[in-house]
Formats: sequence, structure tokens, C-alpha cells
Amino acid sequence: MLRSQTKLFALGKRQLCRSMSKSCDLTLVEVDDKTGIATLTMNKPPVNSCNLEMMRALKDSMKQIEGNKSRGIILTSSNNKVFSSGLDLNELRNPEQERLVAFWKELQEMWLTLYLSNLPTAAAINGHALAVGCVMASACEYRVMLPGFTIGIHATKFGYVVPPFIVNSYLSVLPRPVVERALLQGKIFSTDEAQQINLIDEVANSKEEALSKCASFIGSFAEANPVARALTKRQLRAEFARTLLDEPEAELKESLEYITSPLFQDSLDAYLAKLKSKNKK
Ligand SMILES: CCCCC/C=C\C/C=C\CC/C=C/CC(=O)SCCNC(=O)CCNC(=O)[C@H](O)C(C)(C)COP(=O)(O)OP(=O)(O)OC[C@H]1O[C@@H](n2cnc3c(N)ncnc32)[C@H](O)[C@@H]1OP(=O)(O)O
Repeated sequence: MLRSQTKLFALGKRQLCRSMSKSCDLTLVEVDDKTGIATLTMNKPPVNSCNLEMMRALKDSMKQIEGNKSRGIILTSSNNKVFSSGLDLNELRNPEQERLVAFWKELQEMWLTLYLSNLPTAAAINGHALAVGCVMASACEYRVMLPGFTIGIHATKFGYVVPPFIVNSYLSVLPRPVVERALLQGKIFSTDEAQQINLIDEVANSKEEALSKCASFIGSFAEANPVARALTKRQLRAEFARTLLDEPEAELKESLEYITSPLFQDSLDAYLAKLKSKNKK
């Protein structure tokens, strides 16, 4: 995509600058003037983990793209090894109640905004997509992945119960028996395995090729009336979004109780220690 053909803007600046000093643009949005397709790039070093500010930036960017009358959204990463490492586990560890409430509500809203977007959505998965990273890719309508990476929801492997809307994200892409086995095993798929079970739609050999394949998918709706398309999509997806649309407070309460339980905190401590020790060896 040529720089001259794109409009570039960034969100999350103010939020990030309050809590971190490393970088100031959590998300980047480029709109191709010719196609009208927006590329939404996750840009939170080192591994695009989703903390409160990141999810807010993602949600705000998606709303801004919808408001700008773009023709579609391609979600991707500025990191060429990691699409997203999922929720920022530090947000869940010994959380301060008020921040945890804001964090979980933001997760609910970010997921709903992406899952029910009026626009065609596609993910150019140019790195590992783990847990909520996989959930975000699954919430899109189309997925193109680069070889040599992994994708999946491995929560049960490290002792976490999978929330219903995360189950639904998988169910909107994969058949129920496949979802059941994958979630219960905490299975992480290679690019090839993901293609075999249709968790991803295509494999591309470079990020440029992945973006181009995503753009072609979005272009395939050129003949569809955007309003009719959006309302039909909402109808098709409403069932899986029902819990969060109708009873977000109940889902929040259940999740908060679970996250703050000693059982959850103990397994999180052990998991984080394992993750950190990897880099000390
Ligand atoms: C009864 C009813 C209950 C209903 C249930 C309700 C609620 C349940 C609540 C929660 C359920 C569980 C939900 C889970 C969703 C999630 O998304 S949890 C996130 C899971 N993600 C992971 O496990 C990914 C772990 N990361 C990796 O495997 C690797 O980092 C990587 C992505 C493959 C990249 O590897 P790479 O070698 O490039 O990088 P490093 O490993 O060196 O990482 C760099 C740096 O970043 C830290 N880090 C990585 N991932 C995270 C993360 N997700 N959160 C926080 N920090 C992360 C890592 O520790 C390194 O830090 P450093 O050593 O200090 O440099």
C-alpha cells in the first residue's frame, strides 16, 4: 500500500502516555484512498497484549473507521512475530477492583464492536494469535495467516475456564465437536492445522500477500448493499452475541468472581512465573 494513497491516523495516544512511556500509538489506522479499506494495526510492544488502554484504542479505532465510511477493516499487527498474545495477564493478577471492572467491560465492548461491525472484517494474521488474539481473529469474517505461527485458545491448559462469549467466537467459525475438543484440550494449532480445520481461510507467504487477500475478500462485497449486508450480518451473529448484548452485567459479575478467586489467582501466578522464567534461562 503506497503511503501517498493512504490516510494515516493513530489512536490511544493519550491513554497510553498516561500509563507507559515506551510508545504512544497503540493502534494505527491507514485508509486506502482507492479501495476505501482501512487497515487497523495493533502496535503495542512487545507482543500486543490487550490491556485496558489497548482494548479501548482498538474499539475507538473501529468506531472511527465505521464513522469514516470505510469499506472494510483489516486487522493486523506491526510485530512480524506476534499478531496478539491475548489479554494482558498483568491486568488479571491481584487486580484493583475498579480497574478490573473497566478492563472486563472494555473486553466485552471491544469484542462486540468487532464481532458485530457493520463493515466486512478480515484478519491478516502475521504472527502468533493466542487466546484473545485468536478470539479477535475469529470475530472477523475472514482470516489469512502466514506460515510458521500458532493460533488457538489454550486457557484450559493453564487452568482457566473459558467464558461463554469466547466459546461463541470459536463456534461462529468452527463446528461444535471441533470447538469442544479444541477448547477442552487447550489446543494451539499450527498454520497448516488451522487451515485443515478451516479456522483460517487462506495461507499467505508475506504480510503484503495476506493484506491483499484480505482486501480481495472485502472487495467481494462490492455488489452487496452495505445496509442490507450489515443488517443481515447482525441477524446472523445476534445469537452468539446475545449474552453480552442482553446481560453484560451478569457476565461481568461471573467473570469478576472467577478472576478474583484464589483458584484463578494461584494458577495465574504459576503461569506468569513460567512465562517470565523462559526469558531468564
Ligand atoms: C465459572 C464461570 C467462569 C467464567 C469465566 C470468566 C472469566 C475467565 C477469565 C479469564 C479466562 C481466561 C481468558 C483468557 C484469555 C487470554 O487472552 S489470557 C492470555 C493468554 N496468552 C498467553 O498465554 C500468551 C503467552 N505468551 C506467549 O506465549 C509468548 O509471549 C508469545 C506470544 C508466543 C511471544 O513469544 P516471544 O518469545 O516473542 O515473546 P516473550 O514470550 O519473550 O514475551 C515478551 C514479554 O511479554 C510478556 N508477555 C507475553 N504474553 C503476555 C501476556 N498475554 N500478558 C502479559 N505479558 C505477556 C512475556 O512475559 C515477556 O515479558 P518479559 O519476560 O518481562 O520480557
